[in-house]
Amino acid sequence: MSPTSAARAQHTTAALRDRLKDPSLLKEACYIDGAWVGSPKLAVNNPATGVELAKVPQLSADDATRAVEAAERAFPAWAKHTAKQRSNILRKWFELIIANREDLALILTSEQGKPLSEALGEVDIGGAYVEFFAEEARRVYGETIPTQRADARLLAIKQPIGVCGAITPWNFPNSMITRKVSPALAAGCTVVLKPANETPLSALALAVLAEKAGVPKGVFNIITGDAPPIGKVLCEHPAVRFVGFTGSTAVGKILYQQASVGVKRLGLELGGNAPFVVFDDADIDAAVEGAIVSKYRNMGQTCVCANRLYAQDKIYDEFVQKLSKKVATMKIGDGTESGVIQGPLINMKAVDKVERHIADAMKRGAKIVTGGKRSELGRSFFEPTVLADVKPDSLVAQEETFGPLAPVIRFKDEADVIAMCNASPFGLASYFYARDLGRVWRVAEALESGMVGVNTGLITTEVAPFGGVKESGLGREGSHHGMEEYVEIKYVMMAGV
Ligand SMILES: NC(=O)C1=CN([C@@H]2O[C@H](COP(=O)(O)OP(=O)(O)OC[C@H]3O[C@@H](n4cnc5c(N)ncnc54)[C@H](OP(=O)(O)O)[C@@H]3O)[C@@H](O)[C@H]2O)C=CC1
Ligand SMILES: O=C(O)CCCC(=O)O
Repeated sequence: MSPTSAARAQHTTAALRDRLKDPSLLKEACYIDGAWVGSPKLAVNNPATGVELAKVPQLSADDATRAVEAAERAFPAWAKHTAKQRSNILRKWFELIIANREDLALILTSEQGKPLSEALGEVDIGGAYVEFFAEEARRVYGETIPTQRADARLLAIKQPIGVCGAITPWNFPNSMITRKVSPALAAGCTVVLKPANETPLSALALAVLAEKAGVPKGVFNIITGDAPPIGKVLCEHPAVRFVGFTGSTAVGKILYQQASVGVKRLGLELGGNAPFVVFDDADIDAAVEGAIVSKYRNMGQTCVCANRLYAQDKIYDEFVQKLSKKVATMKIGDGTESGVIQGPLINMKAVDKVERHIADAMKRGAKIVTGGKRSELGRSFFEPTVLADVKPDSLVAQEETFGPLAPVIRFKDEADVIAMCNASPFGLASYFYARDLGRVWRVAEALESGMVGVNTGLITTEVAPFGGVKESGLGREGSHHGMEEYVEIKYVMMAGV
């Protein structure tokens, strides 16, 4: 780096630090065994401006091994803390997250791009996971089993699984971390986290607060660096017993193979291809609102985003017209500016994918109703788009777009649309709008997905089980089911009674 660009980088890091109420939340080091380590190397850029925000270390596979060993050393003492002690520490972490929500949201928007109001919402739900699992820590109940031997008593106890690896994506840099780390810590496990290189600053800020909350050294470790070698250590080190991953199906499959060597338990929250269906008995205005929140939240970069929209013949034109009218008014810009609803996409690769999906749909006869091109703001800003007359076999209906593109497909009857919805190797979320009660039950039961939103486009909450079927993943996060991933059941027979 030239002296001028080095000075500029220093200046911009300072600029973000100056805007934080607690500048110590902006960390350029990793956290291993209770110490901040590594020298800043990998640049973290603001996708809205291209400006470098900070640098984080590029740690190696050996560093990942050191982090796993620290977590292994810390495990016995952490597992022996009482449930109430662990609960109290997690509660404190939650309180610190909420007390620092504005700083955390500013860091999040700066590195990821989503509007500040959405970043605040993410920090709130990120905190809600910690609060929920602080409460669940005290409810990891076992059971007694009616005995089959008069001289014996049978019971099943739940114990923490051990050291856990966590690999998280850039689209929810705060809540994807707390959704994994807080149930692990609540259960008595220790964690080594590798956040996405595009958005590590939110993760490091969470670690600053965890340290302040009293999480003991070695219990929560964070490493940044090249993902494949670090991921391999997390999957293959014998001390690691569980790996939780959110990201692409392609990487999930690599981790699944790597973890098979040591027969590790895996939690995989992978890609989706969510259908969003509007039946002709639906409340169309409500369906438009639902489509907007489901499709355009986080600029369409949410794994549960509506990916393909199906509207029934009779209401098709009305739905497309009302949806595109609203979409056309969405303000695009830097997420920290007031009134902005659409920030930049995470990078230019994401823009290319949206363009590829639009071009393919148009080749097959679709037409652009609104948007359809890069924004005049440049960089990775893309106009929120609605396509009409999209054919069901278009690429956009087969692959997750992960961008602000709503392709609307026409359908005739219930059986046809259910068949189209289920004709996918993915099955994370599905949505539909209808008022006929019989139809609501039939369709909710028929859709092949882990989650279904009926007359709503927003289903994520800490109290419900989040996860997919088919190639969308394994296991559930959130709710009391989310705790089960982090415990082993041990059966004990006590004879000689
Ligand atoms: N389910 C979801 O919420 C998400 C789905 N996706 C889908 O995936 C597409 C591609 O996004 P992309 O960012 O490339 O997703 P990835 O799956 O590549 O990235 C997600 C996480 O996995 C890490 N990673 C990448 N390669 C490996 C590896 N070999 N071993 C271990 N960890 C690895 C990344 O680290 P690093 O950042 O250092 O590369 C990041 O932390 C998106 O367009 C979207 O369709 C993406 C993100 C989230
Ligand atoms: O993409 C995810 O895995 C998190 C979804 C969060 C949300 O629905 O807001």
